[in-house]
Amino acid sequence: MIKVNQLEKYFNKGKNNELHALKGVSVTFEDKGLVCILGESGSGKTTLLNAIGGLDTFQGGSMEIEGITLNKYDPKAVEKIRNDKYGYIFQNYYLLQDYTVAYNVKLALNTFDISEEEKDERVEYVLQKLDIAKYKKKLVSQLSGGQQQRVSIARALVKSPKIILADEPTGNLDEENTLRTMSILRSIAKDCLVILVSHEKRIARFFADRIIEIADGCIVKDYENKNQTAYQRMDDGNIYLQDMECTDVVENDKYEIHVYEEEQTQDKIRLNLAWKNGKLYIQNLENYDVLFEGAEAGCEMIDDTKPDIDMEDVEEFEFSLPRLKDHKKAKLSKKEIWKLALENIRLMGKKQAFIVGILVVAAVMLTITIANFTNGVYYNEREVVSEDSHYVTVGISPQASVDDNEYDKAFKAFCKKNAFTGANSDIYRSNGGALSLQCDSFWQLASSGVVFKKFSYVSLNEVSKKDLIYGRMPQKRNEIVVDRWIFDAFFDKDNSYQAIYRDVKSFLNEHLTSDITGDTFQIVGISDKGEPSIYMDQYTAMGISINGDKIATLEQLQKEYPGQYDNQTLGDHEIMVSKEEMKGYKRRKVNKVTMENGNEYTIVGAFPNTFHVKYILNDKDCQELRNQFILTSKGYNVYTQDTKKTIAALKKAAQEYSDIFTLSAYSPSQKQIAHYQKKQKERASGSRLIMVAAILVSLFIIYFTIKSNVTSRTEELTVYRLIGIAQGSIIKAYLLEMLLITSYTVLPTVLIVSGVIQFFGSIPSLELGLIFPWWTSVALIAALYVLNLLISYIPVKGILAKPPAVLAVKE
Ligand SMILES: Nc1ncnc2c1ncn2[C@@H]1O[C@H](COP(=O)(O)OP(=O)(O)OP(=O)(O)O)[C@@H](O)[C@H]1O
Repeated sequence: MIKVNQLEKYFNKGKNNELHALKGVSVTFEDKGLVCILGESGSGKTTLLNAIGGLDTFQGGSMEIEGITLNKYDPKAVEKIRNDKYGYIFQNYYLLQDYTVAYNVKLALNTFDISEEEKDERVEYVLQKLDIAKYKKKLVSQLSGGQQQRVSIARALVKSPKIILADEPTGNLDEENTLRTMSILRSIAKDCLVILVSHEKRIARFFADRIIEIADGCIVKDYENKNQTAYQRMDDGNIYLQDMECTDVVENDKYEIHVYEEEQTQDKIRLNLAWKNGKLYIQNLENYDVLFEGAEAGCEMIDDTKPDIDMEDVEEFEFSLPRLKDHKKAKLSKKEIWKLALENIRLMGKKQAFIVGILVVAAVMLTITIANFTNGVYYNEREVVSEDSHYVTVGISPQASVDDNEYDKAFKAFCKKNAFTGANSDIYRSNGGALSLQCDSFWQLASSGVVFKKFSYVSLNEVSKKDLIYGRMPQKRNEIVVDRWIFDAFFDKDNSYQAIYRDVKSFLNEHLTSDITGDTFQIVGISDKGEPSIYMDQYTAMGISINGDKIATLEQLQKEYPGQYDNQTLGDHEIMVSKEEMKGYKRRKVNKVTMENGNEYTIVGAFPNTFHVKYILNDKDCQELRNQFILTSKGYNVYTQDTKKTIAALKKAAQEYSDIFTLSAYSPSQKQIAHYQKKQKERASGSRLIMVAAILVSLFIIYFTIKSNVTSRTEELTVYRLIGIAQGSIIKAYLLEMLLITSYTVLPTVLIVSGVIQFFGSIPSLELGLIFPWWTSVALIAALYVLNLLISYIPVKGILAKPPAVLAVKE
């Protein structure tokens, strides 16, 4: 039972074009019968039906539908009522045109918790009853209007609702189908309430049990339709002579002419009749058309009255399907959501090919653009950096018009305070020299010239056992530790050696020779400090850096020849030379060595020629050498744990000498990075505009494709809404659909394109310098998923937020 109480409905309330469409309508509908709301066009019939049917909002009054009271339009509550209680039949059918008849009908059962078999049985039953079972597998679009309306009736009946709402259901049908549809509705009305909206009096008066006449938003008449009139078919175009007036008869022996007129004609009928060769010729002397009855005129002349259709003639329609149990919510189950999404994808057909194509192209464009972008921002550190990140390089330059002496003095004073005192001011770092691999393990490669150039020398003091991944700490002068970075960088550049040096570990115990001193070092340890560094004794590195002299300390000699030099001492400015050299000095009767720094050292001993060094000095003299070198070269390096702090401290210390020199202090590794980035930026600056444009174009393409896909499916969404599927379920199905489409378009495309980029980027000989970190692809994929879902969500939500009646605007 439905009770409508003082219902008010306005369109465009508060605006200039406000329209008061329902003016305090009160009406009650019993549980059974065919009630026809009759009225002229624009009188408010559909508005009333939509309000009752929960398809549109109302502004005043209340309704009670099967015990549920609605004081205002409540989308959630009406969703459930729509689903449980109502079946709808519309003038425009509102069927999913590209889906089969069975699918459309079954859709109405999706929210009900019954088995698939039961659903199929119910669908089969209604289709049989409505005589359309043979079209079950046909697409709705292939059916005629009458057949489509029967499908829509089947959809309304399949859940056996208590109330059927039918808005001009015969509006688009011919007479034959109008009769059929109305007789079905009439038969159904024996067991349930059918509310029919129509403007055709003859339909209302013939089929309805009760007629509610409405005019200008008010009920003007409400009565039982007891004197159901006979129904005259409108499509019967025959001329029934007995319904017309015989106005004249011209009769004599030869002619008998009867003249019938529906309306009196003022014109005179003037014909010439000529009989010749057994045929009658008629000449029309006036302007009217002369037609001969039969096929040509499309009608016959029948000497009878026009036949009426009586209730007994109306086709009986037997229908009995058990009512379905009310459910808690109009939601679809997870399974149904999946089914809906998959079915939608399957049926997208050509349109889907278009969307897939667009998404793939956009994903390719985006991936390439992002790769290009990351290339400018990110870099392969091993390729760009060749300096230990702990180093700060210090240099000075004189102020204009400063005297050389004053300049030297000031720098000396500065160094005394800041450079000579600390243990971490080194002269070495990298001297541009190279180390060649001896390839002892693989003699075949000995002449292949594997040379390491990009590295820093770092004092052994800065590496400890815990930093080693392979080998041990050096014990002798010529033993060194090499960081794995150097080998990784080597493999990056030319992985053909990977067949021989399979991994970093295979470099252990190999020898490296300095091209400056000829000193040969054995790799006894491999560290993993993430630095391009070779760790060796500080004075050995100093020897390479200063002037190519091989310098050693007494301690190193003692370690090399255990027990042999334990009693040997070295005072300040005392030196040891090799036995070979000693011979020369003795021959020349010289016992002093003048080194390149101008200092003189007294020869106090000799060491075996097998200890391949040139001089042995004590620690203090080694340091003096280092200091002198700092002073002459006007620069040095500091190994520090905090480069920023060190740079700031040095600059502050140099302020005292700002009149004489300016000091520059920088991290060489950071400088290399900055330089690389600047170069990349310069390289990319031209293409940046293109990149931004490509990103924007791709995003626009994606946006419009997805949005137009959704909006082109408004009708489909309207159907879901009209049959009462919950908003949330429709949105979920749409999002799932987009999720799936994205998964087989964007996901593989980005992965493949980034894989291709990675692959070409990893071929050193191509020197593309392409970098595409894996997380960039992951971020891009995630961003595209979010974007696609969001673009789908917003329009769907926008469409579904409207009351169904606003979506289902009558054509
Ligand atoms: N969405 C709308 N916005 C503004 N006015 C509307 C809207 N829908 C209907 N109207 C107006 O409300 C009045 C009642 O319309 P309604 O559709 O209920 O009439 P009807 O009796 O069903 O007419 P018809 O038989 O032509 O469909 C009409 O004047 C119509 O122009």
